[in-house]
Amino acid sequence: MTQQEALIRALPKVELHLHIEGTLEPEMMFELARRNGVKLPYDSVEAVRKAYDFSNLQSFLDLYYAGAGVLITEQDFYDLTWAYLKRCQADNVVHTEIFFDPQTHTERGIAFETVLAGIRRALDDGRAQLRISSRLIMSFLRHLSEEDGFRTLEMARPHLDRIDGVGLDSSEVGHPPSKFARLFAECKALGLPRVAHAGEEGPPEYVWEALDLLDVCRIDHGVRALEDGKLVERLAETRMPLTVCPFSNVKLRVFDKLSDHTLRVLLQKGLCATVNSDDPAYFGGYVQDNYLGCARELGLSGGEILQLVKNGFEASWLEEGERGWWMGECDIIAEKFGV
Ligand code: HPA
Ligand SMILES: [Zn+2]
Repeated sequence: MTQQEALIRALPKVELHLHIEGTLEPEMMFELARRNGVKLPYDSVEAVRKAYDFSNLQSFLDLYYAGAGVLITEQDFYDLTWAYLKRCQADNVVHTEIFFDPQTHTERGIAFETVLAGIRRALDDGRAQLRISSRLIMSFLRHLSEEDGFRTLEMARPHLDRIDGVGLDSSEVGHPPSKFARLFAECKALGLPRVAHAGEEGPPEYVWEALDLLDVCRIDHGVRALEDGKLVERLAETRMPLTVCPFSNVKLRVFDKLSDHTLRVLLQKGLCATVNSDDPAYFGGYVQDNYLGCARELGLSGGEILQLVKNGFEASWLEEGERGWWMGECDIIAEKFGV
């Protein structure tokens, strides 16, 4: 094991960009399909894995929404979330802020409460039994209308004590943040922190819109911000976090290969870049795998690894005292590695 690899494994980590529906491993997809009597268009786990050869975001989303069709009962959502939390434990992920997409399920006739109850119960058990803290972010699907988003917010209204913030995901190009300005203003009035996917496939203008029209506190992905010097300055000055997902960017062809990824450039520009897995069951690895892959393919130094991990804590919604405590822990561990 290289020093870099040992450091990554030893450091406590957070994850800030993770779609819980994107943790559905093919094995669980088959198990839930069997349990619920759902017919899958694949005859084996291998056939499913073979289909995970994407040409862009949309080609992935088509499979991702189809896969989610096996999730029916509260226990399904619990089992999905619990399996992810066990993986966090194995990877020394101590805090996670996960997205769920209620519209993916309510559109199929699954009750909002069923989805929320299953995920929430697993997160509560994760805190009690695994000592993993978490936040839950309700993400609106941007290919649907703003009115549909408002209807979803109405479903969520009685449960806002169990939802920590809102996000915006799905097909980016053609669905700019401005489409959801009124919905996000309403979420802000309700006191919900806001994040949005922007600058994954969409242009830097979408990142500006997320900042200025949605008043977000993080940008999900944001890698295309590098095309706009003024935007980079704004992001650096405000330490606006970017939740970067390296494996996702390669699988969805934002970059040809991991060694082409601009993660290090983001750091060099003083941006609060963080490392995340996005949809690990579809993109070939969980958050620690993303760190390990980047360290190997980009030749990250110990100092850069430490910075990325600490950026994650800085960008999290943990209490300020907790953030500081974990960052101190990171420094102590890194020092043992001579970083
Ligand atoms: O990477 C993503 N981008 C947009 N929408 C998504 N929904 C799941 N993953 C993604
Ligand atoms: Zn995402």
